Amino acid sequence: MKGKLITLEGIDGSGKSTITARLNSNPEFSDFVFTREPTTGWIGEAVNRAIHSDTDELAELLLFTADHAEHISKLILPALESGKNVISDRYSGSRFAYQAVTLKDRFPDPMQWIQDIHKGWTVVPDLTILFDIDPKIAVERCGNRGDKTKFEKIGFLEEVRENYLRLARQDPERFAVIYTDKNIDDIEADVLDMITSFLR
Ligand SMILES: Nc1ncnc2c1ncn2[C@@H]1O[C@H](COP(=O)(O)OP(=O)(O)O)[C@@H](O)[C@H]1O
Ligand SMILES: Cc1cn([C@H]2C[C@H](O)[C@@H](COP(=O)(O)OP(=O)(O)O)O2)c(=O)[nH]c1=O
Repeated sequence: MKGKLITLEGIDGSGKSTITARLNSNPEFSDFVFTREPTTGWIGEAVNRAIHSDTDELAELLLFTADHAEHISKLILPALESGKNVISDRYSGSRFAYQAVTLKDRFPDPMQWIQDIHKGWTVVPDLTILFDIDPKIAVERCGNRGDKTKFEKIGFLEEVRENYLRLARQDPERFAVIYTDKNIDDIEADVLDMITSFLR
């Protein structure tokens, strides 16, 4: 595989989509492939139905994971194999952080269980940039936009944030953490630095 896979993770409202859009319009990244999870394909649409309803949490995890499998085989692997670098706004880390909360009463170690069902077929990112922020600030920011998900609640996002930080501690070589309660231009400059120094 020649290309590198870079993923952006963080709680709702941490600023991932805003930064992805800025990177996407930066000429330095014109030969990168930009993508996201949930995807815009039909399985991603099914995921969107799940997250806007009271779907069973295990069914929801499996839909997200099915979307990931389709994403990997149809977009991620072909792009990496053709030598393209890929940036994904959310990826497997979102499952490890979010569904480990929604499934905490169903499995003794939900994060490990979710990580295990990805083994043997997923593509592990080369670099994950974690957008870390206090959920109170993030939820306040989300108040200004439409299309709310059922996950945008402070208590829930505090647990998701802890899971993300746990993932970063487990794998410090692969994770870069950036605190995103600051000016968007500064965040963009930091993310640009992280990516260019990683690829150098
Ligand atoms: N650094 C920032 N400072 C203030 N507001 C921000 C900042 N980054 C993003 N926002 C705003 O916060 C909201 C959520 O940002 P978004 O990029 O959609 O987050 P995410 O994709 O992580 O959910 C949007 O309304 C966006 O304009
Ligand atoms: C990819 C993924 C997203 N999610 C959640 C995070 C979001 O609340 C929601 C939809 O993702 P998204 O549309 O990217 O939301 P945002 O712009 O707020 O980051 O789905 C999971 O719970 N598990 C997953 O595996």
